[in-house]
Amino acid sequence: MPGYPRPRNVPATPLDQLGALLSEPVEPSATAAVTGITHASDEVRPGDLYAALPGARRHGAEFIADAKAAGAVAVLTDAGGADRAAVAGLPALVVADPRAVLGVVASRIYGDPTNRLAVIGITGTAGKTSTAYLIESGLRVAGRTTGLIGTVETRLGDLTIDSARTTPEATDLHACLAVALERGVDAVVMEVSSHALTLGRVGGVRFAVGGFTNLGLDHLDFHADVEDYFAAKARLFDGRCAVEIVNIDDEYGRRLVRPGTVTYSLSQGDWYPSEITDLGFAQRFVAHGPDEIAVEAGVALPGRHSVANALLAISSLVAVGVDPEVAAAGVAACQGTPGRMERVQVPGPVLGIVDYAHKPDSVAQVLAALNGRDGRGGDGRGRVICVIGAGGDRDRSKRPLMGAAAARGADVVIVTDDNPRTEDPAMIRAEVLAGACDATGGSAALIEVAGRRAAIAEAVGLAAPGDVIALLGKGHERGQEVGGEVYPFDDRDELAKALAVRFGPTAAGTADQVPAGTGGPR
Ligand SMILES: CC(=O)N[C@H]1[C@@H](OP(=O)(O)OP(=O)(O)OC[C@H]2O[C@@H](n3ccc(=O)[nH]c3=O)[C@H](O)[C@@H]2O)O[C@H](CO)[C@@H](O)[C@@H]1O[C@H](C)C(=O)N[C@@H](C)C(=O)N[C@H](CCC(=O)O)C(=O)O
Ligand SMILES: Nc1ncnc2c1ncn2[C@@H]1O[C@H](COP(=O)(O)OP(=O)(O)OP(=O)(O)O)[C@@H](O)[C@H]1O
Ligand SMILES: N[C@H](CCC[C@H](N)C(=O)O)C(=O)O
Ligand SMILES: [Mg+2]
Repeated sequence: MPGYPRPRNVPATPLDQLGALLSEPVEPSATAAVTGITHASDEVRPGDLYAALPGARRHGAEFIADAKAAGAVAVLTDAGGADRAAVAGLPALVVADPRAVLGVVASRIYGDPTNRLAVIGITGTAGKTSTAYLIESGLRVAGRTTGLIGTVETRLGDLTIDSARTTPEATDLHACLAVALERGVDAVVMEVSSHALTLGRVGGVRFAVGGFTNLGLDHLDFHADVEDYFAAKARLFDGRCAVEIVNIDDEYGRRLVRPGTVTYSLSQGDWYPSEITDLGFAQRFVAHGPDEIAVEAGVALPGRHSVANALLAISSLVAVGVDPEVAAAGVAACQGTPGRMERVQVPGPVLGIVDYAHKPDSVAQVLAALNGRDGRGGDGRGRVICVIGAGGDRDRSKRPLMGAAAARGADVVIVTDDNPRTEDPAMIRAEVLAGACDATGGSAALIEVAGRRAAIAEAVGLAAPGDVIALLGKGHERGQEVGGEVYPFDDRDELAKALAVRFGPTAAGTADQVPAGTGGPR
């Protein structure tokens, strides 16, 4: 897992100044000069405040001695860690809930970066990554120097690193934002996961815009129920965003609306589209906004959910001062998101798509976009062959629903493995298959294939000219996690290889070509 970067030359903050920020009056046990902060003992640098947090598995206080050995000068912890800090001889700030104050403390240590950056935060079950890339494209076209923090990667000006998380811990997040400032960035778009909102990862962040895409089924391994999951998402809208933009096609979105909320949907609200025209893989529409805004807009992705994402992107850009026409042009210029509706670059008679849909609603949306059943009517394509599995050690309740959505949206469903992690892959497949078998209205042929590579080969073997192969669930991932080990595996490479073997220039019987897609960056 990569470490997030730290800013250089951070001026020292006296520990008592950090203590004074906390609502509970905290007298540090001694003085210290703090130049950084981390929650992970193995990432301590000299001068750091080590946040010894209670976790689901351990207490960070177990590692205070290690942190001190690595150069930590003080500790932020709860009553459970206070004694160990004293034993180690480190001054401590002791509060009831250190996670709740972590962001505010980290922000101060790194010079409160969000006072000088326009931060756009996107939350929701699906569409965060896709929308963030559309916004980043719009910011760039508007001439801004941008940052992007999300599932696929973290880009801070000219520095790009893989992301360890969708939303970094507050310690890493404020460090990233400070690095962004160092690199001349003036606007950052970031994904805000429900884990982040529950675990205080965006504490201390002032958002210029907070956007809400939708709420569907996910993460019920972490949240008690859907209401708890919604409550987590809703925390982004508790007053920390200057502008709130919400999708009112979504029933949970409607619950977030209050005076001043900017709304969008596919049919009404402050922002809505008209004249949506399908252009093969892309779409064109007119984006309507407040004060009679009506601009030519587009999105280089299929599916009505992509139009919704584009509206959220355009309205967010306008909220941070981008001219509506520039915003619409910038969003239309986005050439895709790694692993989201990404076309494999192999010319041939079969369209190969790799997508990150790993939730029931996303599976339905993606397949609807590919099979022309999302209101566009058929477009003469052949069958949709869907390869799908579900991740191990994650929400089990979504597995049958993903299987059902696949059976309703595809002509052939090949149920296989995603990241089994520590679970038995056959058991996971059985849960996905059970939903696929029970799907009302589903008429797909169902096939079970153990092993993702074999499943991809099966899909390619079954494909006839004009068919679409959709590999769902792993998107941009470059590894497959099996039994605690991560093995190199990239759906895009695997599908490209299999298609080339069957349909490439040296293979017999290559039929009419589908245009090679833009694909987008990796
Ligand atoms: C469920 C969850 O989010 N757990 C997070 C939580 O872990 P935890 O409470 O189990 O921590 P723990 O292992 O008990 O350790 C307690 C404390 O001791 C520290 N520690 C532990 C061991 C050690 O050697 N040294 C050390 O300092 C840990 O950093 C931690 O602060 O706190 C840890 C850091 O404090 C996080 O790294 C960890 O994220 C784990 C790795 C994770 O996988 N999270 C995923 C599920 C996640 O956050 N996903 C979301 C959403 C993804 C999406 O749908 O887009 C995301 O934003 O990425
Ligand atoms: N607004 C949307 N509604 C439903 N599905 C969507 C939407 N936008 C994108 N999708 C589909 O869902 C998949 C996940 O989208 P994306 O990665 O943008 O979401 P995310 O919220 O960042 O998800 P994650 O939390 O897994 O990172 C995509 O591969 C895409 O096909
Ligand atoms: N951020 C998501 C990614 C899931 C991707 C899918 N490939 C899986 O392994 O379930 C999670 O950790 O739940
Ligand atoms: Mg994401």
